[in-house]
Amino acid sequence: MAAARGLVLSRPVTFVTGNAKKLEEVRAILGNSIPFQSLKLDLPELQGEPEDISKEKARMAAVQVNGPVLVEDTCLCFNALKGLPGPYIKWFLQKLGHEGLNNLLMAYDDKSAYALCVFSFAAGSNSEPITFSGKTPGKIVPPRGPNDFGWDPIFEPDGYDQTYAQMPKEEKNKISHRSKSLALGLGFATDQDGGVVADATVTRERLVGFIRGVKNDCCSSSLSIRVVTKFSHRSLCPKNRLIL
Ligand SMILES: O=P(O)(O)OP(=O)(O)OP(=O)(O)OC[C@H]1O[C@@H](n2cnc3c(O)ncnc32)[C@H](O)[C@@H]1O
Ligand SMILES: [Mg+2]
Repeated sequence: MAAARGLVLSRPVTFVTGNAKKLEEVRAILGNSIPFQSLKLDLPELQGEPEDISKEKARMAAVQVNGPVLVEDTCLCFNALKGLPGPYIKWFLQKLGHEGLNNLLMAYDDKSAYALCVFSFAAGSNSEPITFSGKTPGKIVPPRGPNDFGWDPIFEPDGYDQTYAQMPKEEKNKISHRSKSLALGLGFATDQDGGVVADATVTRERLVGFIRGVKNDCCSSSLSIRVVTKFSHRSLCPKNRLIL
């Protein structure tokens, strides 16, 4: 087993979300490369900046789970509206629907938008969460394709003539805000004693092109976690919780 360096996780990571479709995508993106369990919980959400909302979700999730957690918050941001609805997209979608979201942009020529996904990882209930953001630019269009996941039918990513909803799932997962955030932020790997699926190769390969900064290997006898971020070592380690 690799020598234990840095953070020791006593339990496997739990991805906490109330959204089954997010979970489905995260499972598809990570495949067998990263072991995690999931918990269906609809966490209360603050108002504010996406990163703060995501971090606060992670803090609350870590308290409820009493262990390491991963959460994410997704935004749909219209450039003509200076980033709104942003983190409030869930409520806008619920109240206005796809047509209403299109109508919000009626007065503007600029239909451009971006999908933003902010993952937060908290090692435990007393840990400061780390966030990772992924963004996919595109535009808002009248709905096309199956209506089975949120605003997918009205978001057409740049470089494609299909909406997210029309694209095969594998294609969406290759370019989505969610996969970019995961690729930028986190790779988990089991150690030899973990007893869980241990194939970190795919994740490492996927990450290689994105890595800009620090790599931390954090191991315990039951699980090792590799945290790779674009942030500096110092910004990741306010209390030396993650040590190289
Ligand atoms: O429990 P959590 O993880 O918070 O799940 P949620 O459904 O409440 O999700 P958010 O708070 O992040 O709100 C984002 C809204 O955008 C929707 N959404 C999230 N990811 C999406 C994606 O990739 N494509 C389309 N819609 C998406 C989602 O259904 C929500 O309506
Ligand atoms: Mg939510």
